[in-house]
Amino acid sequence: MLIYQATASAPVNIACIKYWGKRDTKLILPTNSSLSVTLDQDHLRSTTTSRADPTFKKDRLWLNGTEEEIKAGGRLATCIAELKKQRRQVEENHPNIPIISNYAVHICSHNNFPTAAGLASSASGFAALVASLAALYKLPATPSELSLIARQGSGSACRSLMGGFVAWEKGVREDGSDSLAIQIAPREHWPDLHAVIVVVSDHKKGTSSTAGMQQTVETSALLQHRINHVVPARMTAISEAIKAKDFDKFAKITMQDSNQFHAVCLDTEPPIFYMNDVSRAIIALIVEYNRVSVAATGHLKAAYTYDAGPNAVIYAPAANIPEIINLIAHYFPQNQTFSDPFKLFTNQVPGKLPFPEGFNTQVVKKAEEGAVKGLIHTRVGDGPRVLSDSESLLGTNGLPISLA
Ligand SMILES: Nc1ncnc2c1ncn2[C@@H]1O[C@H](COP(=O)(O)OP(=O)(O)OP(=O)(O)O)[C@@H](O)[C@H]1O
Ligand SMILES: C[C@@](O)(CCOP(=O)(O)OP(=O)(O)O)CC(=O)O
Repeated sequence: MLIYQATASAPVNIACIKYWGKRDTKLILPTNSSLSVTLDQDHLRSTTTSRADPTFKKDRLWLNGTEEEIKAGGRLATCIAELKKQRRQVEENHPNIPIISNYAVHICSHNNFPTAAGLASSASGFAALVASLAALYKLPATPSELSLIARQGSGSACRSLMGGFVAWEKGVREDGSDSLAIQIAPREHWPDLHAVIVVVSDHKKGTSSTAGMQQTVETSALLQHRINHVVPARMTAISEAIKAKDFDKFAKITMQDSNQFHAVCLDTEPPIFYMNDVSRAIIALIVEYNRVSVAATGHLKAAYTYDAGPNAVIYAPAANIPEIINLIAHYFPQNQTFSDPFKLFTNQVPGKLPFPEGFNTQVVKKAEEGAVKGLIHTRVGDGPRVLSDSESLLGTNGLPISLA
């Protein structure tokens, strides 16, 4: 008997121009456009298998081995319903293809990194869900068209449907049909851009992005200034910086926008704090690292950015990564030596390089062991991949292989 199934993986993305605020909470339409870098799914990824079968009683989803409820009218249900609808249209237009849009689906997903820890799991997760169902249904949709569906799972997920550098255009239509992701440049355009994720905390955060951003929309006057007068110019400027591979301009805008995002959080009533003392100490280190570099060469060497949590993401040209790891390792000692899980930096032992000439070592105090829980070194990556059936997460009985 034929098995209708597909497996896909999708990457995480980290925004340089932050999405924060919705003008429509059901359709997930943002108050401002945003722009992100897709990170390499060879390192961080969600993998999802979707199967349609006439014997399945209802749609079911397992995430990391545990079944999650698909709530009627919820985000998961909306995405699944939209993809089934598109399959139905294909079936109507092509009478010879199998009718599977009326079968229930079983979906099994796995994140190879901590879920809901501020590492953008909802972005890679919904992108992998949409990519796997689109492959199962053999939809003729473009990544931008699929981004319209992923957006309704989690706003930032729409940017994980493409690799490289991706903008989410806020759109103006009430039905959301123009609120989609477009690729500004593929990964091959600027492969030298690397990222270090500094894992400050792996605990679930206090205020979710979804709740936090609506509190900001309702109470922050600064958000209105950001939406109307700051983000539009930054979107243009950072797109130009990416096209020109101008790291100085890219870094400056990225840091400014992270700062302003956290400023609108502080301007919210009650105020929301996502960064902690460790996050702020990492900012101070990067600022000093850039100061000595600008004094010596006129150029910036690294850019920090923070999402709705204390973890730092540091973007930098590949050549600067050993020095950056060295700085973090010195000020945030671990009980074991930092290692590079992906072997992206070689030759140098982290924590053993000299500081850059003129670096003010007093800029922050050395932290207690364990303030930083880990480092992930990665780089700009590609968009979702359709995998072979040998990578399936569902067994022949239609249940997760991990539970067999
Ligand atoms: N692989 C996946 N498949 C489907 N849904 C997923 C997947 N991974 C995560 N999710 C959904 O995303 C939720 C976590 O999103 P949340 O926004 O709380 O955390 P995060 O994405 O890690 O952090 P942030 O978005 O602030 O960076 C999970 O509870 C789950 O509902
Ligand atoms: C700070 C951010 O990471 C916010 C992400 O918010 P989500 O996409 O998680 O929110 P929902 O649309 O409600 O699911 C900035 C960004 O990724 O642009």
